[in-house]
Amino acid sequence: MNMHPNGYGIANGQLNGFNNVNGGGNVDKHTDDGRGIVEGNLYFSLTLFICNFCLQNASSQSLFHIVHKILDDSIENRKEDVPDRVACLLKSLVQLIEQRSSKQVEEFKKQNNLYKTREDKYQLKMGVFKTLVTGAMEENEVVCLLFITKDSYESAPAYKVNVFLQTEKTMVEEKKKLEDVELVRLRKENDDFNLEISKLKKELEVTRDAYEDRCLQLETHAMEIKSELEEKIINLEGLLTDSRKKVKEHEKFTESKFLRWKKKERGYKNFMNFQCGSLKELRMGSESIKQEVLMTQQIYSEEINQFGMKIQGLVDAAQNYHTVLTENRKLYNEVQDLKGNIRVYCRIRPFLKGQSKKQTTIEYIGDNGELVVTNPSKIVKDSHRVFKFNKVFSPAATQEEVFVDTQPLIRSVLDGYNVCIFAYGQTGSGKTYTMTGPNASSPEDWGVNYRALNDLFHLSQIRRSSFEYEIGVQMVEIYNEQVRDLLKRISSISHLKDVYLDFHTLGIWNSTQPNGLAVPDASMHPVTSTTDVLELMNVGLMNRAVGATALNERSSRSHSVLTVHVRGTDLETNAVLRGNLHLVDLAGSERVDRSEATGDRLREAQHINKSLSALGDVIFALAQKSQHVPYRNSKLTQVLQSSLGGQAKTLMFVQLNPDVESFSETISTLKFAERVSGVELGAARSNKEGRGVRELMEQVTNLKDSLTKKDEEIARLRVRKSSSGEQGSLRYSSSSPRNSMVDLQPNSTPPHDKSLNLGPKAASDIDNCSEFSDKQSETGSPHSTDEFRHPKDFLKQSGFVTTDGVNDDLEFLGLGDADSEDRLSDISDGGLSMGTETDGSMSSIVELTLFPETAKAPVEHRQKPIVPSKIPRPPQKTASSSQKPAAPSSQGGLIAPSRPSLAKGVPRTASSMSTYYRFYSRGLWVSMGVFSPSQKGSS
Ligand SMILES: Nc1ncnc2c1ncn2[C@@H]1O[C@H](COP(=O)(O)OP(=O)(O)OP(=O)(O)O)[C@@H](O)[C@H]1O
Repeated sequence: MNMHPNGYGIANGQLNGFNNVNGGGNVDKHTDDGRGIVEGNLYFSLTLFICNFCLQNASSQSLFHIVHKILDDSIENRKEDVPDRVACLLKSLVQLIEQRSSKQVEEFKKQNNLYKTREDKYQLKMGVFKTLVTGAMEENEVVCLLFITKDSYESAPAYKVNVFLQTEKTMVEEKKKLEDVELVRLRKENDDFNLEISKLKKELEVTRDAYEDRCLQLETHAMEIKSELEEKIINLEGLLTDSRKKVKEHEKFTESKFLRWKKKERGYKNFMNFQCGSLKELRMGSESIKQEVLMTQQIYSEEINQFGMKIQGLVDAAQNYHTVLTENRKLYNEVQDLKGNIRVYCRIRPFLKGQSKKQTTIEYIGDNGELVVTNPSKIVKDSHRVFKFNKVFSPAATQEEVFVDTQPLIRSVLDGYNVCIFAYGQTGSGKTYTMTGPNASSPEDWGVNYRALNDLFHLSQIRRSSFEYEIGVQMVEIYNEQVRDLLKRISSISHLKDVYLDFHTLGIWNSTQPNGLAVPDASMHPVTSTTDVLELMNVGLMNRAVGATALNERSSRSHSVLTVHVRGTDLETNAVLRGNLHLVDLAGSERVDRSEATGDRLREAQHINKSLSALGDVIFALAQKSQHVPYRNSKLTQVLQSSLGGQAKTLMFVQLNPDVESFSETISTLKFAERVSGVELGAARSNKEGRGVRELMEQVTNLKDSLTKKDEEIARLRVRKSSSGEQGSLRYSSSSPRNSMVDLQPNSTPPHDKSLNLGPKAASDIDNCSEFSDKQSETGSPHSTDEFRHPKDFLKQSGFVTTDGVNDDLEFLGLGDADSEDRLSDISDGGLSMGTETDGSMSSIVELTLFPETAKAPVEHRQKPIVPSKIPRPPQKTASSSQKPAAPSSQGGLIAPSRPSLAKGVPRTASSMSTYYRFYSRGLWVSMGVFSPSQKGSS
């Protein structure tokens, strides 16, 4: 127990216990259920008793503290309803405080009275002292008077009296002084007391005021709480009444329910009894059924076994069916390959950024190349259009996935096949994306071009132990019906920075060239690694004509053709394989109203659309197997002639824009693609030359050289003849067209010149050709370069033909016959004359420049006079045509370039040959033909 400074003892522990009871609210916890209330009340009474005992001993400050605590708790906990016992406690506390304060007031009053009495006492004492002082003074005077009188009377010595008086006086004065000091002290003490009293009075007043205020507050609060409690009590009473009512109702309800349940129980019992009876019956029944079921099961299991065996048979059949189906598919593909159908892969471009809300026209993409398109903005009956291609790539297809399906085709280039891959579709549909890719620096984005070349290098490396491959690249574009070299004047790849582009138009050479050079004047660049290709193609792409239209920010304004020439030598047999891969990124067809093209763009669009329409015409003619295929109507079809009409493997990527606004373009693109997929090119053939064939080819070259020499001799003789005075009515030149072209340039390099690059000399030959052809196109002549190669025109131009008719040289070429017109129509498209001629001239020039080691100096062969002085006529339509012609006297010799229509002894397939040679070599007659591209079917 601690002692409070005021003297009140506080049972701290008890008081703390009380605090816990009130502050912790443990007592209140049990107020919700009856047991809690009882226990709570008991506990509360006990606590109250202890508390009362404690409170009696507690200081007023502690009491105030308790009151504050209770009030703060109730405020803090936001308890609106203060429990009764807490309110009681509060009340008793307030009463105790009131008692204490009234006691204190009384005590203060008592003290005040005490001080007042003391003051009065001191006042009295002071009066007494004053009276005493006055009396003493008077007494002194009296004594003095008495002494004087006594002196006079008793005649006592005066000085003695005086001394005595003086002493007395001093004593009295001293006493007076002491009394004065005492008076002053008492007064001071009185003042101090007064001061203290006034202080105490003030303090008392302040305390009283505070206490009264506090009391007032507490009273007000207590009143409020009381009124609240009263309200709550009223509410609770109301609630209690309600709950009592409800309890009564519930009791009634429960009673009625109970009765009902009783009834039901009885019913259920009856029912259970009944059920038990039936269960017994059922058990008996089920026993009999079980037995029946067992019997049936046995029967079924036997039947199921039989079914199983049958199903097994069916499964086997189904498996076989799958195998057969796979085989069928394989066979179908093989048939397709044999027929040479153009493969068509369809790729759908995803919506670009910001187009996510657009509606798509693509409804279904099947695994086997089915594609269903519809116009979601115009849903009408039968609005779904179904197409089927070799493969359809969804918008989610990656560049890698697209390439994987293309790879086998590309790889066949290394086996000596000619392959053409071209992308077709409206502008902005993703042709460049598929062929080149959006970003050359990231291999994942690489398009077919980069991947194809990369793959070719990779494969050539794998095969390096058995094959030696050389790869060369050309890149041209057809811009506004002009063929331009995109890699012109790159002397070596390491000097790419010095690229200077000279966009002069190139001529298109005969597309039946065995080396596949459609544009031989375009620069050829040997490449040995992917890096070389990347650098070259970057230059090519930079030089390509692109422009912004409303439909594509970087719209290709030209058709680009990347040609990869591959030459492989079998290290074991020395056989040579030649394959060409044309990778064509066509410019997109566009509706000028949508692309908003004007000025240059409009002119470009017109050219693009015109050339694509020409491509459509060619495809249509090929699909219809027409006699005449209009390749010459555009430069594009001339360049692609060998891939569309030859024995190449051709793949077309049909690019689609899924946007509903492009629906009509999508439909026309798909229709075009459908038609393309129906075009049969004939079985692809590998350009494989065995040693024998190569030797024969060399012999042919030698023979041609000898012929040339002979021609020159004849020319010389004729010149001499004419100079000797003989009037020649004809302008005559004995040189062949080949020579005439080569001779256009005085410094032309002979065909056997060994230079790897298209150096100034070798190039000059080719340039001459291109210049020659350029002249035609540049002067705005309506005839294309090929038209110039129409044999008759060409020969007339070059002075081969007299106005009178056909001379011997023409006979030699087999063009002077009656049905030549017939053939010329073929030739005009097939490019016969040039094809034949360039076999030994232009093609070999280009070939020599690309693959220099093949160039063999024909000097030693030239020494041999192998050409007969008189060239025999081609076999006539007689029975003897089948007879073996007489062998020439020489070791080998060219007998005749035979015309198919005349060569009756020649097998049927030879009719597809534009020119047909027979010559004698090593005791054998060898037939050799050059095929016209317009002819289909295999030899
Ligand atoms: N498969 C694809 N995935 C993502 N974006 C693509 C895809 N195909 C095309 N694109 C994007 O579509 C836009 C147009 O593509 P691209 O330039 O290849 O079309 P195009 O058919 O070559 O057009 P044009 O004929 O006008 O040259 C480009 O921004 C391209 O990145």
